[in-house]
Amino acid sequence: MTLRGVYVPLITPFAEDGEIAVEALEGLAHAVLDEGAAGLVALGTTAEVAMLAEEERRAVVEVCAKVCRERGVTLVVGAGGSDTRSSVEALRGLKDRADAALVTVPSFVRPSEAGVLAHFTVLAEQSPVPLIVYNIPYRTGQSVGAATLRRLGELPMVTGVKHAVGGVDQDTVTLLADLPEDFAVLAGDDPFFSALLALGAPGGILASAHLHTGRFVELVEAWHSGDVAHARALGHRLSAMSASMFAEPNPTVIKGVLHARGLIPTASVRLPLVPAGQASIEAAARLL
Ligand SMILES: O=C(O)C1=N[C@H](C(=O)O)C[C@H](O)C1
Repeated sequence: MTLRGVYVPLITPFAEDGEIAVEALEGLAHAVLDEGAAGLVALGTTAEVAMLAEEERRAVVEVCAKVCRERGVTLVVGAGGSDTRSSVEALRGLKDRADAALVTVPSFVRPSEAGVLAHFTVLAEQSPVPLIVYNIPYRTGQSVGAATLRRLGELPMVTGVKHAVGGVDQDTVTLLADLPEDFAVLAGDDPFFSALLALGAPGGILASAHLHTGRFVELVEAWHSGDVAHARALGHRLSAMSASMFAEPNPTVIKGVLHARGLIPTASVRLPLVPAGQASIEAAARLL
């Protein structure tokens, strides 16, 4: 599969009674696709997946799958956990329900890079759908260097990496300079999206692209068509906007802004997240 463009990891909107606001979720899904998103990610970190019950996860995937089918776009679903056996089970459940799975490097266990490679080798052998490795050391506690990422990218069922290392480090530059065939490095840290596009990334999975999705799509086109002056200026603006969205734990600020704009019924998040302060929401809204 070819991954290119902007993929939006949807938030999970909640109604006043605390249940999932299904209509609002469907509305958001259509809205970002109307603005040119290449696909949706269901059950990303942004979806507060850790705080959703199993039947709620199923409901979210159903809504996103329906919209993606109707619109003919890619659906990526977050799956997998900290151990290999249960991750295989979760991936098997995605057969005919997703185009690809977003699978986090096992968190908390800190298995070593050799363990990460062995984990994904098993998943790649057993998964019914292509895998996108989610490399986010500041959440997992496990870093994965360019050499291991390259070896992961050589596994036939591994189609890409969502690269979120909190900056543009040496491993990022080394990896993007020498990629395995058919392996996409997608930006996963919104403020560094423009920088990764400049280094050759084909797109990103970006929570802040809930807002101004079309401008993020425009940024991809600008870098890919070589309109460097426009890409640079737009990239700087979007980077500042994205950084403001992460002033408090994701997705609290995004939910605050979406609620203020009347796009979701509440800004509620589930514990242990607490709603963003008004100052963060207003600061982000000012940059939109
Ligand atoms: O859910 C996601 O996918 C994303 N999560 C990141 C995070 O919360 O750390 C942010 C990124 O924009 C997408």
